[in-house]
Amino acid sequence: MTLAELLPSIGCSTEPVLEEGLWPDGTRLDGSDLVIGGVPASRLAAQFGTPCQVLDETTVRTRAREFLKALPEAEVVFAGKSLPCPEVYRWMAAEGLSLDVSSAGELALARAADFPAARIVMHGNVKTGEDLKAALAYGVSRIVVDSFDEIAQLGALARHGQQVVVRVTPGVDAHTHAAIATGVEDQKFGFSLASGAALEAVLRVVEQPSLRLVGLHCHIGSQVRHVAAYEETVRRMVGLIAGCGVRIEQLDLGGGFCAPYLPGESSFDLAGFAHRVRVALNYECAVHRVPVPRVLVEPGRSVVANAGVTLYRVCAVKRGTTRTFVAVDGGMSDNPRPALYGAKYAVRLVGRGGRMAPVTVVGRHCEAGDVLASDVVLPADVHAGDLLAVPATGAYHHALASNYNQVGRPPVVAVHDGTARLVVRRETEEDLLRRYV
Ligand SMILES: Cc1ncc(COP(=O)(O)O)c(C=O)c1O
Ligand SMILES: N[C@@H](CCCC[NH3+])C(=O)O
Repeated sequence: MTLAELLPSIGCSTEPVLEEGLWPDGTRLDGSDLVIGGVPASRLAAQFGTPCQVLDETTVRTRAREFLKALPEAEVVFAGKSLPCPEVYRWMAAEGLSLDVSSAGELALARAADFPAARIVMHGNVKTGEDLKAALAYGVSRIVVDSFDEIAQLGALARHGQQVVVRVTPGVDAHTHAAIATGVEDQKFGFSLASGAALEAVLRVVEQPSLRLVGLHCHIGSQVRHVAAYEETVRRMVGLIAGCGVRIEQLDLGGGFCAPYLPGESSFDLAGFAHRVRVALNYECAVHRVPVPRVLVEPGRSVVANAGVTLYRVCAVKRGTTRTFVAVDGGMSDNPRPALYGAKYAVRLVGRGGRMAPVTVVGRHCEAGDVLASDVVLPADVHAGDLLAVPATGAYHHALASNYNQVGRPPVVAVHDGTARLVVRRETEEDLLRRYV
């Protein structure tokens, strides 16, 4: 196979065109510069430094609206863990979405954004006493319980009929990476449907005078491509609703809707999902003679992933024995996803084109596995000082970032209609030193 034949399959195109679906809406090339949200990447890098996580507000809001439009009868709950940031939570509140938080820390961000408590759902397979107390103090409308211990603890702490949802493990394989497959048996999340634990959990909640059961929840995994997995989930969950003999007002189907990371990958079939889930739900409820519950969905990745672009500066180029390593000023501290899930990314050099050659883009951290993108193509003369842009970095990047090697986490810069503003500032050495006693 020639390199030209190989190039489309290894992460980047040789053509001066942008890979469809990967970049924020409206991203365009201006000469060889990349314009995101109306702001040239070269200007963003000069103003905010690198690495820098750029987030296009219009794309985030558009994806949020697409969910509301596709599922007008549902409550759309943004999975706050995918991009924990008060400014993003404000956009979601303004668009009419609800918010899921998984800790007192995420709830603190929601509070900072004045997110209405009536639209907050708290999750987490472990909620400490502090998490539960913070949720009760803010008055979050629903707490999703995930263990018998938690039901007892929440029952003792709560007052005034706290609304509760029971997390169920439906036993559905979503065909995604094992680390993010949460619908199958034999993992830490939820109460197993097959073993009868889910039914037992429903009954335990009902027994607690301070709790009011309003719904059932399930989340089969993340980066899920197949709508059929959700259809099967609906069938199983309605079976449980029918079998438990308790009125269930809400059925939360979780999130997990996939986003494209590489050229040629498609977005989640939202219209297909909405239609097939609606049909399955109405049919199953009719068969079992139970009222149709209100559906909730909890998208995270599919709302923010493709709104984000990370900018890196090339620091060194090393010609290895079989590969060329392009080393940048970030790495697994701002993107551990390749190391965690074998995630693949496309990369584009900003400011220049030319004859392309395969390279491996690596980070600055003390691990051989600190690889951001293997076997991508960049101009053959890539050199120190070049600017690289990596699309599809809006979800679980800021959220998963660490301080490995005492490297400060990058800023998040929101772009919108030609303007750029900091929504998370860069972490400084001073920030890092402040924790040491
Ligand atoms: C309970 C729950 N809801 C929603 C989500 C959001 O998932 P995604 O970002 O894949 O849509 C997650 C994360 O997987 C989750 O654990
Ligand atoms: N952190 C995962 C997603 C986890 C989903 C949360 N339950 C990722 O980056 O793909």
